[in-house]
Amino acid sequence: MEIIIQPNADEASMIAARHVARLVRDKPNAVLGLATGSTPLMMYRELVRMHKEQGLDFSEVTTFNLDEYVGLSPDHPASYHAFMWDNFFSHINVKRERVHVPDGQSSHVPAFCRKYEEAIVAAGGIDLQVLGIGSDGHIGFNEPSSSLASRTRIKTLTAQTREDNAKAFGSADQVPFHVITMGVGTIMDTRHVIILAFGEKKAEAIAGAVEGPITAMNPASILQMHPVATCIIDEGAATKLKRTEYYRWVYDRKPDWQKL
Ligand SMILES: N[C@@H]1[C@@H](O)[C@H](O)[C@@H](COP(=O)(O)O)O[C@@H]1O
Repeated sequence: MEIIIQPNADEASMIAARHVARLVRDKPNAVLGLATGSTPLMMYRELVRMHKEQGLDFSEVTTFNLDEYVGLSPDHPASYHAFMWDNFFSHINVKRERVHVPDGQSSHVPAFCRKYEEAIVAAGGIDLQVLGIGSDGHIGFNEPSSSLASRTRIKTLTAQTREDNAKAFGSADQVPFHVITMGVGTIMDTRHVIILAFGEKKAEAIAGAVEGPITAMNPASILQMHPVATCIIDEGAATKLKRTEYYRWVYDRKPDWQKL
């Protein structure tokens, strides 16, 4: 795993945006795996700017989102559908039919999840997956104890995650108990993973993911087994890492042309 520590979330987000932009320029029909939450917001903002000011073209890009709450309609303001359209899709030229967000209102969830997996394969697989991380180490909505080989399926949220995500709903008891999420195995099949984390609230989860043992109790720790994983964090999220000096030393020696 490459660990890139930046002075702040802003600079970290710019690097992530440049990774996405480079892929889309090199491969106009790239398949992107996308995340919600406050963490990738600045990256989306920068990609929108690149689209508007530099003509970054998303017209052939296909997207798959990680997750969605069960029971929410796409126009519910706290749904991940609404989040993605409000913060990203409406501001770029992606084609609606190439956008995929799990259907929280599916009448047959297992069949829907199977089809979601099939659609990813039919699109050629995900080239670049953007991830945030939950304060308990979850990726997508794969909570601690999730099978590290899991595929897209229904999951139950922990009390902690419902608390963490309460803001969008007004209060924790309004947050649905169930979600549809890509599995850990689905995420591991992607060609490149970028995991972003900002602030001290994420420090524990990042320390476990990067330096801890691989364990289902911190699902992000499986990224240690991913062939191309880039962890881009700010100083706050790096506070519990033990080998920061080493990570900075390696990054400082990276040739400039490889730094984004
Ligand atoms: N399902 C999402 C995750 O994909 C996200 O990484 C996490 C962190 O959210 P935030 O970036 O707001 O801290 O929140 C939710 O649980």
